[in-house]
Amino acid sequence: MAAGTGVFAEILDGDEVYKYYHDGEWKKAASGKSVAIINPTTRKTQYRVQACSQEEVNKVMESAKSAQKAWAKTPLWKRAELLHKAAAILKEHKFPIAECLVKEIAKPAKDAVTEVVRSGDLVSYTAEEGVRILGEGKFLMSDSFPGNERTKYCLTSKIPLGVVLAIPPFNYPVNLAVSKIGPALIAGNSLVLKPPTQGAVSCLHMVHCFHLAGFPKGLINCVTGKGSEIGDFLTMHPGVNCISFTGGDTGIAISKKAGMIPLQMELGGKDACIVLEDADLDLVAANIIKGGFSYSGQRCTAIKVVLAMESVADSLVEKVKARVAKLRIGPPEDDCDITPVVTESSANFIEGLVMDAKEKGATFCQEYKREGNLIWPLLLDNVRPDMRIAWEEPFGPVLPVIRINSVEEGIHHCNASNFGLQGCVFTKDINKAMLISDAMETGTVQINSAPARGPDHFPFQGLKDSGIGSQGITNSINMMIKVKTTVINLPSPSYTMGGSSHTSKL
Ligand SMILES: NC(=O)C1=CN([C@@H]2O[C@H](COP(=O)(O)OP(=O)(O)OC[C@H]3O[C@@H](n4cnc5c(N)ncnc54)[C@H](OP(=O)(O)O)[C@@H]3O)[C@@H](O)[C@H]2O)C=CC1
Ligand SMILES: O=C(O)[C@H](O)COP(=O)(O)O
Repeated sequence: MAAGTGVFAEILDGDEVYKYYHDGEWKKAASGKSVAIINPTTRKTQYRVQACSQEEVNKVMESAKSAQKAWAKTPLWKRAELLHKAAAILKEHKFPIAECLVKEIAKPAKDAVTEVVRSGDLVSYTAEEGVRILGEGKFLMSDSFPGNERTKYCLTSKIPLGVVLAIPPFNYPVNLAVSKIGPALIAGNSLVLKPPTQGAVSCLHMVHCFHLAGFPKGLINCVTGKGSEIGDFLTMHPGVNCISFTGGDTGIAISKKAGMIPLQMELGGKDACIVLEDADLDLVAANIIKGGFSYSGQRCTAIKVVLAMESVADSLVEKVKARVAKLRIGPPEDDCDITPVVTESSANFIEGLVMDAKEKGATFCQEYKREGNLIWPLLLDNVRPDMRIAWEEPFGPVLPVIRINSVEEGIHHCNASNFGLQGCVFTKDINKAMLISDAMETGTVQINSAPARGPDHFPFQGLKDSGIGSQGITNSINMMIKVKTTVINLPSPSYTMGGSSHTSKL
């Protein structure tokens, strides 16, 4: 089945514009305006989505608010049951959704299918985890705090926040949307999703899977339109009780404008790969290829700078060069390793970083080559700190190597970054690895492997400009609830006597 056909036909207006989702129905924007989604490979309009207005956003917020009230009263096991159903429907329709990912964001075909399957698994795991952790509360007794008798019993439970606004980025539009939707729903919240423009149609298909699963009307809503046009209106909307955002610097701006509500932010990264003298260089080279070049470097967790000890740098660079030469470059439909980057402006930005490095004398391990949005993989050796590529994230298939003379120099470079998402260290000495891990100011350090967010139940967080809060299934559920306490006050202290007591002693 192709995208926009079969069960997905109702989300498309004729064969023209994809509809937005409000109150359990697929709708057209009243203005008749739409936003074009450009295929990164052909650079032609592939799809169109509705340009929702502020008035439409207001209506969506109202529906989300009232649907949440009923959803909060829905038993946990029923919420979980619906999530499991949505997960199964999502996986059943992996091919049409993957097709959208290929056309909208040039994700290699196999990776696109993997993203959808991973998303289904994430939703199922979320349902199971939610049932486990949301059904549990705490019971505290007052006499554990000095000066108190046992006269107060404190019961804690986990209550929903209300309406969660979810804003995922283009690079994992389905997976990073469900990583917000699943936790929000299992915790009893309603959801307003604003998909990225590139990736919106994949998101709309995914939302339809939740629709087919039979969630109540108004509980899940999806408004489309350019972030630059409706983004501020959404994030500053008084109806929003929590924002979960993944993307770039936009997140920093949102955190300054949003009201007094919980924020979950996963932003950019400049993940460093520190290579010590004793590292297994074949393992490092394989991980640099996987970490630096998969999805053409468009992952927040991509290796974005290699910090290699001078004594092994020549040998490492040769090994990486040999592997770069084997990468397949071309269209995502052919499942190439390197595919066009998401937009022309992104390609131009990457090219700017490459030209800056060229002017300042970096060693080009391959010739720089670009056709449209397709940029050939490029390893830049002998990069120095005065080059932009040493600090900025290209979000493309260009990887700088900085040669270091001590571990301290590597750690210093890593920590001088304004980002602090992940990092990795390669060495056979676990003691050194642990010391380096502790010294790196990043949310996660991988020892002897490239950075990665997954598996999706692992905690995932960035320090500094890389984020606020922590993701991962359990952390996201906990972030989308508030703790409520009820205290039972007894007229006099009451202690249990244990096994030897008799009721007659009361
Ligand atoms: N830490 C992490 O987990 C990840 C971080 N990133 C980072 O994101 C960047 C690339 O992703 P990209 O999608 O381009 O990031 P952006 O920050 O440009 O966009 C992310 C999302 O925000 C929306 N948006 C844009 N403007 C606003 C606004 N004013 N208010 C609210 N929402 C808005 C976008 O919509 P629209 O598309 O319509 O503009 C999109 O849905 C890189 O810097 C990368 O490092 C990416 C993925 C994961
Ligand atoms: O948005 C990203 O880039 C992802 O969070 C990275 O996920 P991954 O490390 O599992 O590819």
